Amino acid sequence: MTETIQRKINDSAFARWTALVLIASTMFFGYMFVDVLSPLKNLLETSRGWNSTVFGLYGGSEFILNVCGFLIVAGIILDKMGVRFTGLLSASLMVAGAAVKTYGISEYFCQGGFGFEFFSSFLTDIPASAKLACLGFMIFGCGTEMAGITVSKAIVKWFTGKEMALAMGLEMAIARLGVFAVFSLSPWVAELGSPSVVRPVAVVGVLLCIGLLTFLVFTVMDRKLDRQTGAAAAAGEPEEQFKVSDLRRLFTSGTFLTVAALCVLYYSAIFPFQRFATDMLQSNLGITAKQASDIFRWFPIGAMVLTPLLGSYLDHRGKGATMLLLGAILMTACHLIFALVPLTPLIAYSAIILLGISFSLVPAALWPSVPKLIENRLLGSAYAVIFWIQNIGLMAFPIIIGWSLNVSNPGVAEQIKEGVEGAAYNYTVPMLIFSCLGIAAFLLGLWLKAQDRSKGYGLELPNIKK
Ligand SMILES: NCCCC[C@H](NC(=O)[C@@H](N)CC(=O)O)C(=O)O
Repeated sequence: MTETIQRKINDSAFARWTALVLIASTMFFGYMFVDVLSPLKNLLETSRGWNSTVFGLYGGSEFILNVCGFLIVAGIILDKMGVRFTGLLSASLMVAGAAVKTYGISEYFCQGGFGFEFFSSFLTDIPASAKLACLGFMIFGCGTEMAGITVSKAIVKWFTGKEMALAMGLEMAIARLGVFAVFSLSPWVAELGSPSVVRPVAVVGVLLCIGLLTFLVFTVMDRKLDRQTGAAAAAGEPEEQFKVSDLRRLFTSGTFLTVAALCVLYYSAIFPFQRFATDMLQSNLGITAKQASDIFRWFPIGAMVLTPLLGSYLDHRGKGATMLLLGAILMTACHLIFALVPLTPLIAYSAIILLGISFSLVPAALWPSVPKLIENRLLGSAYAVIFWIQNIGLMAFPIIIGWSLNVSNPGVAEQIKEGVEGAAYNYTVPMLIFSCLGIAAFLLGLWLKAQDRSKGYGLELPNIKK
């Protein structure tokens, strides 16, 4: 019998890297929107009356619906419906959530526009603008997290046996560029004309629509790949279908749960920190939001440069578990510096660079390790469960940090609102909380490395077999 081996679209390097750029663009705009208000905490306090607790609540709101179960459903949808449907759904949710958030902080709404009365009628300590912005951010959060797992599964689909970790690293690098862009643009756009928090949110909201379009183009390429692999399956490679009951497998795998726990500890000290970092630098160094943002924006750039390089290292040389450990050590060192060392711009830049290196090591090693632990048909759900566990931390820690900042700085929020000169927060307690997360992540990393050595999961092995 003669066997014909059909060349698939992802066998073309040009096609698979084009596919990567298309899906990474969706994440690029998504990450821009996630942090569009992060450099504007001070302006939100003075123009919308949000204090640190409200700002923390807003930061955590992105993850509320996901933690309430949406992400698990998203994983099931992904494994049942595939990357095209799930990606388009998630990009549409991002756009819808962004529209609600923009309306929530708009002048029109805040001056008594449609719905203002209702949003002012409950939880009266929280401004109506914050409540509606949180609702929008919750919807957006469903979209962006669903897109995150979809993109991971899409990369595994297009790059298995090829440069998978490099591709994941590049996708994250493009997303980090989005964070750099928004930390550079947001304070600048806010200050064009009379200072406004609405302008940057509206601009990035429009960019999200471009992200939806790039994903649409990707679906055309992905359909072609499916047609080709469908032919391959018919030629003798049937795939076992995903069953919801398989989810039990994930929740009973010790090593998988250890990776998920490490993920929640590590990321809870990164993304929530990112929300407060501008204000922390502004308070510690006595500089403006724009200057603080200009320092902090180098954090995603460090991560952007190194993540693909480390991804490529992992593809060819391995050492994933060691990279996780190193990343946790560097992150702890950075947070301890911010907590305990009197800050100068030089020390701030050095600590930010350390954090950037750490934020390359862990993501570059963590996400490509999941396919080593879990088989492909469960992969969407596996990423969803990790994201779900991670989202619990991402939801809780901005709230904990905002609250701890308020409690450890009595009266400061009022002084800032009244415009008292020199009024600033002391960030020691929040930074110590972040450091403790780093120490716990390091201990789990040690445990994971020992498990890998005794059970042979291959976390230290390269992805590309020679
Ligand atoms: N497809 C990329 C894998 C995840 C990357 C990771 N993002 C997350 O963990 C998100 N759940 C966090 C978020 O959206 O806030 C990252 O390193 O960016």
